[in-house]
Amino acid sequence: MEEVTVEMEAQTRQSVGPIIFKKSNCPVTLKFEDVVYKIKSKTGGFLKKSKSEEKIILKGVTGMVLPGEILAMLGPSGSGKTTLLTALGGRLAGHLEGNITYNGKPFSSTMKRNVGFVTQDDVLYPHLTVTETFVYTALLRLPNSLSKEEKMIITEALITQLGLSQCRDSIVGNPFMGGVSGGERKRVSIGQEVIINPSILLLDEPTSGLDSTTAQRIVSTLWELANGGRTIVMTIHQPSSRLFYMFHKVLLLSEGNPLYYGKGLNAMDYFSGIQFAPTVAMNPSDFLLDLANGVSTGDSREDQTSIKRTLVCAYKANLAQSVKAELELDVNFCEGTEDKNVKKWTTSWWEQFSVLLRRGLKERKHESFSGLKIVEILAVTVITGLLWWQSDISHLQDQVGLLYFYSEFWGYVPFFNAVFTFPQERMMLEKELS
Ligand SMILES: Nc1ncnc2c1ncn2[C@@H]1O[C@H](COP(=O)(O)OP(=O)(O)OP(=O)(O)O)[C@@H](O)[C@H]1O
Repeated sequence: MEEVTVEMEAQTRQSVGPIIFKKSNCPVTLKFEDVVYKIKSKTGGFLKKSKSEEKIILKGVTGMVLPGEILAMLGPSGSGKTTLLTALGGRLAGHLEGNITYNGKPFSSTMKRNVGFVTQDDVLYPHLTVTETFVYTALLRLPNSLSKEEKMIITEALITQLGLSQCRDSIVGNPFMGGVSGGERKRVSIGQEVIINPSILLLDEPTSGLDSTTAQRIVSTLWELANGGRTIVMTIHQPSSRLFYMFHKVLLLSEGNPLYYGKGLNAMDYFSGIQFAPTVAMNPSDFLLDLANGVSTGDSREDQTSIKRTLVCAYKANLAQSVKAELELDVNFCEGTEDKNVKKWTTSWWEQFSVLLRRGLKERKHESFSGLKIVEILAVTVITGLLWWQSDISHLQDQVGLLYFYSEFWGYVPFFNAVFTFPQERMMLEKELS
């Protein structure tokens, strides 16, 4: 256990400084073979008798991503992209069939440390600045053998590398209070995962809701991270053609079925080869999404179900074999990813407590010391004070009543404030625990 921790620390130490994002600590080859995921869903309402139905979300998906590659998963909404991504990140609850390996080994606690997962929704504290967000993440997630100065150097390097220098002192914000832009927020979320220098980076729609230039900037950052020997998998809805050709591999899903897996460059040729060529010049990802929805020529009379079925059969006939053959290729795995019993947390309980306390105070002070709260407290104090203003000793019972009111008021106000923080903190807790 000691050995692994020391090894990880040494690797992190080596990579301190601006070169931190140039090289992955231990490149990982990710393979997934015949991944099938089923869930049992209940149908029926309040009055109807509920029936349990089995739903197959992933229907035998296969692929491989090498270090230095970006795999983009495309498909219409509900096609199973997020489910597959979650499975690859070792976070999918329930029964999963098929094989997912990381350098030939199943998911393990060591690998968990090596995987960065960027969720679709950015879970960030709105009142912290970009720098503060990274500093607290560094203090929490980097091993405590690194000094505070070293952690700060890593933070600085991260901010520069992600192109966030101009907004380093801006608050992250949220839709109600402004803050950094959507693209910058996404880069902050990516940075929080990249800070531990993961070998695998999984991103759920990192470009959704962003204009094509900002999306391009984010994919360029991912491209640079991949060049450092990282394995990157992302889901994406409708990339521009410029982005589409930046991906090393593309996986097209439709209702859990793979329709295409391979180089983005070859996708159009493949579909033309099976008689599905676009009638007009169009963005390849738009065309692929149309196909995944069962739309080929745009004619309203075409049978979408049969088009999807044809494409699934074509995949099985033309690509399935070669994709599986690719998995057999021998890849030189990096040493050091053995499943040893590594410590769950990189920092001690006390360090975590003190960082979380400082972060909590910084985030919450805006709420607790907001003008509205202060006015509310002052108003209650003044009004109740005035009610008993100059009351004499004959009104002792009233004065006792006032004291009782004050003690209740000052007891309940902080109590309710504390209770209401739990739902707000839950998302952050889930993110940081996973
Ligand atoms: N726990 C669950 N219970 C019921 N249905 C589920 C569950 N998880 C996923 N699904 C269903 O599986 C299908 C695939 O979901 P998934 O989130 O993977 O799709 P997606 O391709 O990522 O969609 P989007 O692009 O909209 O995020 C959807 O129809 C979804 O409703």
